Amino acid sequence: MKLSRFYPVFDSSEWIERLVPLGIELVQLRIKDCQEEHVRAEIKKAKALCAQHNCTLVINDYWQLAIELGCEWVHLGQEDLDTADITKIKQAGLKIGISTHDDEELLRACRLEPDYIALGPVYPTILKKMKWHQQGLEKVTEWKGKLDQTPLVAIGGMSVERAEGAFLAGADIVAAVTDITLNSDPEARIKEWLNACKNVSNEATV
Ligand SMILES: Cc1ncc(COP(=O)(O)OP(=O)(O)O)c(N)n1
Ligand SMILES: Cc1nc(C(=O)O)sc1CCOP(=O)(O)O
Ligand SMILES: [Mg+2]
Repeated sequence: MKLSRFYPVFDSSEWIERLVPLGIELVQLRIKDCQEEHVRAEIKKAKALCAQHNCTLVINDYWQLAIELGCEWVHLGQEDLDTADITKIKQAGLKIGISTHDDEELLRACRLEPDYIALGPVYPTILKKMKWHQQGLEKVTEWKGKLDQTPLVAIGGMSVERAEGAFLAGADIVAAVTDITLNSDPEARIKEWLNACKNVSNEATV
């Protein structure tokens, strides 16, 4: 399976409906602090939209709903791992992405044999409060050296302008939120992202 180099993360199906048709091939639905019924409805909408546009959908956090609704991917953070049933997720055929921020977390993630590993925040992020300030591109290179075949996602403060540096440092995929959602012209920004990522040689293989 091939994964796109560009991995936008959105907090609603509305963003997916608006931007995925522009050519996004990999997207995450990351909904926080909402009732489960709302999240269920949002996943259903996102799933239909992504199927229509041949885009791989990753569900953040809500692994039970992802199984229930027949999704193909989940993203789990370290806190999510405390309660997630990895065996059940894998038996249901879902692929798994895991966040990491330090060596201990990387070791824990690798033991679970995920389908990608994310490292962040590569640059400072304004999206959420984190105890890690910024990892830097050196850490991206270090992580890439520690991973064998597992694709590496760079996240946190990523922008079109910073993407090339992250790829050169060893990232297989670059994920971004506010560079798109806070842009005055999100559609134009997506086109810039797609352009910046299209010349990166071959796609990450999962
Ligand atoms: C691609 C990607 N990387 C990291 C995260 C962060 O996941 P997590 O640590 O569980 O934090 P929340 O996103 O749940 O706040 C992610 N979602 N996607
Ligand atoms: C959701 C998330 N997880 C991170 C991590 O380091 O695990 S950084 C991050 C926020 C990414 O948003 P932006 O592109 O706006 O900085
Ligand atoms: Mg999480």
